[in-house]
Amino acid sequence: MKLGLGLYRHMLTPENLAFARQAGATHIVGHMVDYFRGGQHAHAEDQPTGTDRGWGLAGDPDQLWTVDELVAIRRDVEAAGLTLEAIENFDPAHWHDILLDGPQRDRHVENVRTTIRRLGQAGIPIMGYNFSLAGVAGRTTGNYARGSAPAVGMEGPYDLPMTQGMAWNMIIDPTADLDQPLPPVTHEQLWDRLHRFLDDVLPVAEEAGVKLAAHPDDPPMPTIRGTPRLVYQPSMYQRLIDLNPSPANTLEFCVGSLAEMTEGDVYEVVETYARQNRLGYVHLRNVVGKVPTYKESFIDDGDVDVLRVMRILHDCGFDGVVIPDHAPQMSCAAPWHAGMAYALGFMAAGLKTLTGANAAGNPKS
Ligand SMILES: O=C(O)[C@@H](O)[C@@H](O)[C@H](O)[C@H](O)CO
Repeated sequence: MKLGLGLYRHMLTPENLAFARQAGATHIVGHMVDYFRGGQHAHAEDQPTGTDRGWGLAGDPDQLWTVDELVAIRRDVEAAGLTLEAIENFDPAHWHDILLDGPQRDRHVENVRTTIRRLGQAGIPIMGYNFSLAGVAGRTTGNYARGSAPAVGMEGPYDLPMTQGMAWNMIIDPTADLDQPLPPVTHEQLWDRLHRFLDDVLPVAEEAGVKLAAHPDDPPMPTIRGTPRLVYQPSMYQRLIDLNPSPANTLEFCVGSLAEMTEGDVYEVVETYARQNRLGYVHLRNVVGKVPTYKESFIDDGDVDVLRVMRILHDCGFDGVVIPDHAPQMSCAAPWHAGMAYALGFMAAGLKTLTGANAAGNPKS
């Protein structure tokens, strides 16, 4: 098992890469989508929570990520002594009609195929995604964590109808009537869309040597903004895996989201999926409570025994990357960095107890 750090697009800087390396990470998960586009957020290092109009403006529908920009990011990461393990999340501008089953679906399938081929050419082995209409919506922020540290949570269901012009909690068409609700969609219709997506894209992923890794619903509610969710209980991940037997059909296994689900024992869940060898990479964070009211917490201070989770992953032979995902912000001049350094230090100690080596593989430390 390897230690990694996730960085939003604007945070993929030499300084943050050096920070990751110093904190013991060996791998990076990078985001290409600028979730904060449109300037709605004062604190862009926080996880995006956004407004009823979503996080921000999706990217340029006609401009896919190029091989050159992907290679440039990989080289920057490598220059800092790290490995680029994955890109997390497609740009809603490039694939919204796959989610919405809209008129541009065929073009968007080609967009995703092209993007995956380019990741392969750029030597990036995993593409994380989240198949969801409303996306990561309905989260709140507050001084929820130990010592009143700012963190993310949920304070009740969020079913304000989703509108036209939005997908995956971003604005895909600012000219659309943003008060006009989206036509109703059922859970089964959305499962069918996911099934078609996987069948259309996984053969290309296999050819390109890239794994697709599915994030569960965040937050894991049966509906958000009146739209169905797919993986909001642990057993629903099995349905996703069983849709297509390709080895490229893997999971962006978010232990925090799994712990927020109302069913299942998180340790049994980790073991079930780790044993199937289907984990692309792992998001590890702690949480108090379950949907619809939970609060994220410091990694050593929530409902989950994170060290026990790490031991199960290790014992099941998981040799991929584990990242802290989110962490509460700490009171100091660099709140995000301090929060992440705390989480990474804890995880590095966990790795050391499991393997006898530090996160960088050095047995002497
Ligand atoms: O704010 C974030 O970075 C997260 O909430 C992500 O873990 C998010 O859930 C995933 O990127 C969805 O694919």
